[in-house]
Amino acid sequence: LTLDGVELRVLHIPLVAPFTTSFGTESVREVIIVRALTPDGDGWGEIVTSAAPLYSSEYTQGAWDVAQRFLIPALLDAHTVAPEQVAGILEPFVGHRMAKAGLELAVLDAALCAQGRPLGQYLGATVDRVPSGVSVGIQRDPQALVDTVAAYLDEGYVRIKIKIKPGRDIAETAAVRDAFGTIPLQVDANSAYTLADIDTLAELDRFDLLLIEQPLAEDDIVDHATLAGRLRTPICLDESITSQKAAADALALGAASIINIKAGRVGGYLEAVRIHDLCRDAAIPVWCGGMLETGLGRAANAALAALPGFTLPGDVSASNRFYARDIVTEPAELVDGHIAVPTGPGLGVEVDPVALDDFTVERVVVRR
Ligand SMILES: CSCC[C@@H](NC(=O)CCC(=O)O)C(=O)O
Ligand SMILES: [Mg+2]
Repeated sequence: LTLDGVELRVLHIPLVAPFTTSFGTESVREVIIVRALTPDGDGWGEIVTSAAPLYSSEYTQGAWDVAQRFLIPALLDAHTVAPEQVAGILEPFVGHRMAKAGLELAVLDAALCAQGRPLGQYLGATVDRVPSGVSVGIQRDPQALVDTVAAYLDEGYVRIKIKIKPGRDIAETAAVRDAFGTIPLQVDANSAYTLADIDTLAELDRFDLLLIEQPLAEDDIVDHATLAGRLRTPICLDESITSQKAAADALALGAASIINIKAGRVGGYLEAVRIHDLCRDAAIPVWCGGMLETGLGRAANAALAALPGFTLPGDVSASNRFYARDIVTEPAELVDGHIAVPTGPGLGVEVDPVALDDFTVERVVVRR
């Protein structure tokens, strides 16, 4: 399609409650919304960085800069660009995968809307709704965690994931198991441990968890393989899996037996499908992770999670898990423990221009 320009907006959206992980607490989501301006209509995307580089090296102002000075000019120089060409055009620029993913999604949305084609159908979705899990932040104490989990279970979430970190792991997991019995339960450490913590991590084996997500550092592939040899609980990688190649290497080394797929982390939804295909051929279960997306990214994640290899419930929760107000007119809603895959063309959701403006703190349009 012909790209006339790209609009970027930085949004500050308050969270319904602070979200605490092993690397910090977020109360306001700072996210970039991308709008591809084309003669056939606009396309929308989302750059899922946070304000600070604590989950990965990317952060919002860095994405804002690299998109404006390098990535968007490269796409505008190409003049006509197909969604499948975006990653190749941006390949010379190293890293900045979340920035690239947001731009690719906006081009993909514009192209699919012009064709009247739903994103799910384009990616290979085989179901029209996906089971919804929820990610629970670190709470004040185990009892507060139990109360929070109880509320999510009452809403109908089919799988619980709790954040852990050293000192906030065994008691928390035990409290949830004692309170709710054999519910589908997993933990996410966001790289808070090292091999020196192997005895603590081995203690988690008694809780019959679905998986332990990213216990060690992003580049600790060999140490994750060592840990996998000592634990009964499957290891799932998140931060470490930055591409299809990284997934292949991690599987070859035995560093993981389950993979959390996030389109932003791997550079886009097309690379995410390539990881899905690799894992499906290797009989490795995958599930769709989350980056606190607005209704735009959430709609795209629901479409991705509908592919056949996504055999574990993901973190595609309802919009109201994080936000009292969304920037789309149909926020994702939990119905019988599932999130519907949008059926309209492209992302299948409409941006609410008033909400978008209310949350916008910075805006720029880059034209050819
Ligand atoms: C902004 S960093 C959050 C990363 C974290 N994401 C979640 O816990 C799920 C958040 C969500 O439901 O969108 C993860 O490591 O999996
Ligand atoms: Mg994670």
